Amino acid sequence: MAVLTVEDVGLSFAGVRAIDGVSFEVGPTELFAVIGPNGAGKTSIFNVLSGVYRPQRGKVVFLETELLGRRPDEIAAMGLARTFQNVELFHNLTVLDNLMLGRHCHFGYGTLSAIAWFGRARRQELEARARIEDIIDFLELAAWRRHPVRLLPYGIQKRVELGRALAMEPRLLLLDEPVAGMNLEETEDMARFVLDIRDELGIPIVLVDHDMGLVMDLADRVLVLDFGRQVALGTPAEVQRDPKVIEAYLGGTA
Ligand SMILES: Nc1ncnc2c1ncn2[C@@H]1O[C@H](COP(=O)(O)OP(=O)(O)OP(=O)(O)O)[C@@H](O)[C@H]1O
Repeated sequence: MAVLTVEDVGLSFAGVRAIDGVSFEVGPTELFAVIGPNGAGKTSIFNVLSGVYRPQRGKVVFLETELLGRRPDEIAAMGLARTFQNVELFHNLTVLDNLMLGRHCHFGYGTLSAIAWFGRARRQELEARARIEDIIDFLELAAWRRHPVRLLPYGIQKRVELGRALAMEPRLLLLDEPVAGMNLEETEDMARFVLDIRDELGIPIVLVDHDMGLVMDLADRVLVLDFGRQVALGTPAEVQRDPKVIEAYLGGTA
């Protein structure tokens, strides 16, 4: 059964159609990619899924619950975590502290209890620490754990951002251009972690990227958009063979 179902979503801004009748499903262990040229509507789709934009038309069901109309924090608490095109971290805080902040949506204690470091707050804090240590090991961040994020190389900052999304214990992960601006080595590292998240942690992923090579290597299925419309949907091999995709996006290089 699908984790996410997007049905005939339509979103316009003052007459500009950002998304025009897009429908797709993401399976429970699927790595699903959305590609398309600038302005195709990729970021708009992510903003709809995470509750930032409210489309005028359509339906989005996440784990059997309708998402449209819910606030971004409610959607995050339901288990839908995202990373951003630009690194969005607390740059003066350490790696450890940034990851701990990713868990705050799981904390169910009040301020007084937290101040007193008592009972439930203490137990949850200890559990959170153990979970964060697992993520630090998984993403090979141990060497940087006490470093302020601003001092880290860009590729490591992106990895910390991924770690913060994992700290939310997501049921679905949205990755917005996870390798944008990375060098080859950083890209290869990130690709390996993305695959490990699907294969070892069993978390389904929706990924948006311009890097056609990366998407074709990693994704189970690919949705191709242009001007907000769905041009093709299928496995990387099917999409690469699709004459509409070749003509419109790959410039005949497929
Ligand atoms: N907040 C907004 N207000 C007005 N127009 C918007 C807004 N967000 C997106 N758009 C428009 O919707 C269309 C799709 O934009 P979107 O950013 O989703 O595309 P994209 O595929 O993510 O592009 P890029 O690869 O450049 O990030 C564009 O025409 C864009 O100008």
